[in-house]
Amino acid sequence: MRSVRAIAFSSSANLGAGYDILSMAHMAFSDTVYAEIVSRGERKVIIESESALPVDPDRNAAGAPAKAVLSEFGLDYVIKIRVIKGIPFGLGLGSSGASAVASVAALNKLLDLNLSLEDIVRFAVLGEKAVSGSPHPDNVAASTFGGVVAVTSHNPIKVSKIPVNLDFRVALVIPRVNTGEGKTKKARELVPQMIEISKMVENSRYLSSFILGLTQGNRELVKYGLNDSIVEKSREPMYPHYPKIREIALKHDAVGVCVSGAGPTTLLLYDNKTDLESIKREVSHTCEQFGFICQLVSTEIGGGVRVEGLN
Ligand SMILES: Nc1ncnc2c1ncn2[C@@H]1O[C@H](COP(=O)(O)OP(=O)(O)O)[C@@H](O)[C@H]1O
Ligand SMILES: N[C@@H](CCOP(=O)(O)O)C(=O)O
Repeated sequence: MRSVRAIAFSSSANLGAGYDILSMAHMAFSDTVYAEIVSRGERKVIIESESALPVDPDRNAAGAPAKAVLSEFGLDYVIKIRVIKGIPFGLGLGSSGASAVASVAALNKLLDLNLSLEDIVRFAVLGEKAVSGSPHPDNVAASTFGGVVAVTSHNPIKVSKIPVNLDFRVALVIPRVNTGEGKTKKARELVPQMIEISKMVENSRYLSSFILGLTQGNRELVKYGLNDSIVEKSREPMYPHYPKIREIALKHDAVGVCVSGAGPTTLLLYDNKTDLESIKREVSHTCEQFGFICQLVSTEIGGGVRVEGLN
């Protein structure tokens, strides 16, 4: 049987004030999805995974979008989707999003559907909806397109890649904790539904500064722009270590710091002015004080989803 493999990178969503809008793909981790047609005449998606994830297609981020693809194109196939998890889940690394993207991209090639990248995002958000209750498009946009992206429209989905004209590398401070089922769902319930106009203005300043800083290559604007007075703050009870990690990173001249997605991972941008060794040392001490081990992973901005036909 013909089989297709798709590989999608991890991502850090929000990037300060860009809740559900901005995200960055990174090469730190990736998920691989194999898709094959098992038989014809019946419409069904079978999920296989060696990780401790639900294999019910309605509860696996790779399953729900695959079912939607078959349904939209009226295809009566039994499809097997094997999910090889390289991205730890529940840690704010866009793990569910990457599985969803790889699943749709693999089906796109397997079934010759000719989907655009924006179509892949449109289906992949259904994977996010299945696991977190909300079809947020930021992680899936980054894993699909690669680079740093802005989702400029949700319905219809529109994504723009933000040109990055500043030299930096990416580091992730990843607490090795079990955040339990539905971490992002819980984190979204903490976000306030109403905000003061002054907070909205403040966050808009951060968002525009970050995007301008990246495109103009302005380090100070990026640092200032990686801030959020609304969403990050509202979720602080879920990552009480974050303010201290942020303080350490800024003290040692990181280019910028923010919570990665819904946390608890912290995203750091750094360059040759940054004292990464001191950050590593102090951050691991801080994590221990909070009762867990943190892994610091240095990486770079990643590309978009890759698809290979295997036979
Ligand atoms: N293919 C998948 N990859 C990752 N998580 C999945 C997948 N399918 C279902 N899940 C569930 O989704 C949740 C993780 O997603 P989420 O809380 O959004 O965090 P993140 O995407 O940052 O890892 C876990 O509860 C996990 O059981
Ligand atoms: N914009 C979303 C992003 C969630 O990212 P995850 O990697 O933590 O699932 C949010 O902030 O809820």
